[in-house]
Amino acid sequence: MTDDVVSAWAAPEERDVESSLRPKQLDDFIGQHRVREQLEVLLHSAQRRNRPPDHILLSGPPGLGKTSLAMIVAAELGSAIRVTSGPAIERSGDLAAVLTTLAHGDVLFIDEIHRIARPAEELLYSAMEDFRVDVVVGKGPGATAIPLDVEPFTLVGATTRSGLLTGPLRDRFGFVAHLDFYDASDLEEVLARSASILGVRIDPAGAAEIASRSRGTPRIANRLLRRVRDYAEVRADGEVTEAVARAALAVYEVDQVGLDRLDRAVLDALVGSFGGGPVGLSTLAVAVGEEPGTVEEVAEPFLVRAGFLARTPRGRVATPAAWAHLGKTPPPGTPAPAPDLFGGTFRSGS
Ligand SMILES: Nc1ncnc2c1ncn2[C@@H]1O[C@H](COP(=O)(O)OP(=O)(O)OP(=O)(O)O)[C@@H](O)[C@H]1O
Ligand SMILES: [Mg+2]
Repeated sequence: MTDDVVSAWAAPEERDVESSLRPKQLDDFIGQHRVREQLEVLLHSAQRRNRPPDHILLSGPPGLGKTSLAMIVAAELGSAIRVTSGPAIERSGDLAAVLTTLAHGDVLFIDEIHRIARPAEELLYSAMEDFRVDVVVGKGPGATAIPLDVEPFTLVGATTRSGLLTGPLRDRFGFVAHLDFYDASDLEEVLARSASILGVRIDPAGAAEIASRSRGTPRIANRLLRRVRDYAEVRADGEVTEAVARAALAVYEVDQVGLDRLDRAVLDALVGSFGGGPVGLSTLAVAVGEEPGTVEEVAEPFLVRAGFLARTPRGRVATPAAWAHLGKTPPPGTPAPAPDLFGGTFRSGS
């Protein structure tokens, strides 16, 4: 893949810079006001009762702050945090080893919890509910289950695919927080905060310019900030202004609404070569010289969310917003845009 400057997934080499930019307390966590308020009440009431709070599930698309919130939960409680992930827990013994070494009040963070292996998941049920696990010793008919106590702890699970969670696991979380995409003003705040940590000078118009291209995602906003900073240092006096942000993002081929080269190639083909569709995925993929899977998984999710592309039973269709974004007029009879589930934040000027 070539253009991942607007990918919502973290690149491995971004880990260090991401953790330096992570908000450390609830007060530093920008936006998501309802979730923040709910968490604050949950954590403080648990502290007043001197008991670990209920298990917490954080769900939402990549880059919206789930890992950050998990760290914040532990920090606000003054608790130690153990970090693992669904794919890392292959056998239930791995999980039992972690659970039985937790101290009273610890936070156990399981990232990508929807990917946990089934036997481990079952072990988790009794740990979450009764703070007890049955560890099976031996094999075959002679195997015995030894019940072990687990200190009261708080599980924080994170998932980008909450639909893949089984019912019994989901039911054992006392609190489920769903994170939504951020609006432009929240992203501007994220950018101002990150700029000050990174020692980058940025003016409000520069922040607004980057925010509007960040796809509602703090991770992308922070990444674009770093790219624009590089440009500002090399091609300008180091300050991120509106003009510098525009010029830099033109170099990185990120347009005014956050589409990258591939996103635009898909729209261009759909509108220019296929009259706006409907056209099948594989035909569309050939037209842009990519694998169908790349078009479907890399480009389409945001194009759909932004209201530029609709998936219909007869194929992919460009919406009037897509025609407008490309500066073209749709032929009469172009279907109405897909319902806008995201409050219009990502709609281009029509
Ligand atoms: N509300 C916020 N305020 C400030 N910064 C934020 C906020 N949410 C996310 N960020 C920033 O975005 C980056 C990504 O956040 P985080 O790693 O918590 O996302 P995530 O939801 O765990 O993503 P993934 O699903 O890929 O694990 C972090 O470096 C953090 O600095
Ligand atoms: Mg994470």
